[in-house]
Amino acid sequence: MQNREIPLREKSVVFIGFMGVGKTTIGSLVAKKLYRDFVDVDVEIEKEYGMPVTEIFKQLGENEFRRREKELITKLCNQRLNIISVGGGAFLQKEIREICLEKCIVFFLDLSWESWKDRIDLIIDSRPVLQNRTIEEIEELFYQRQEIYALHHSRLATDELEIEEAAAYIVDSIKLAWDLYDPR
Ligand SMILES: Nc1ncnc2c1ncn2[C@@H]1O[C@H](COP(=O)(O)OP(=O)(O)OP(=O)(O)O)[C@@H](O)[C@H]1O
Ligand SMILES: O=C(O)C1=C[C@@H](O)[C@@H](O)[C@H](O)C1
Ligand SMILES: [Mg+2]
Repeated sequence: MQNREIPLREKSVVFIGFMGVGKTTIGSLVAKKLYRDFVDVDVEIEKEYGMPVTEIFKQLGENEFRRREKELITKLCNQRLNIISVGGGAFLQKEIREICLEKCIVFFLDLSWESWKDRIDLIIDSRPVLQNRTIEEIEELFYQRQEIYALHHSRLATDELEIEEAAAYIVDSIKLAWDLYDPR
């Protein structure tokens, strides 16, 4: 259904932020706490093509990945009640930014560069955009990307937070917004 005005309580929640900030980990926990479905756009695309994102980039090219990413996010944003983790580069596309901000609650997970650097070993192998780049180049990309993540409805600084604490904070903040702006 094309829903111009989705009630706040039914809006999907979209997590944005740089690779590795915790969109998948924290997002899936938020979904559990709210009894909603969790959709990880990278994982969905990987399932469809039957290969990891690194291979999709290699074999089909980044443009094909970005095309499918836009199509899928548009479809998900037109549904209700999903908790969605989008890829770190999704907000580079204007159409994706616009539809997410219009139809969903967009949460920016904000991790500092200093904390992010400590996580690099956990993620480097599975993120094609990070490969063959020096740490200085990754730092430059990290700061460049902050401009696109500045477009959000709500932000959480996660440097000092465990995964569980971050998810609990987000759930409380969503419920507060429901009670304030869509009281029942
Ligand atoms: N608050 C946190 N504290 C400590 N570790 C965390 C926290 N959030 C996430 N992590 C860890 O950081 C790694 C990256 O997290 P995750 O895969 O959720 O990031 P992502 O934002 O989904 O990345 P991508 O955009 O590349 O998919 C995981 O190993 C996860 O366990
Ligand atoms: O930041 C990016 O450009 C990307 C992040 C990942 O989540 C994947 O969506 C893909 O590797 C591209
Ligand atoms: Mg992820």
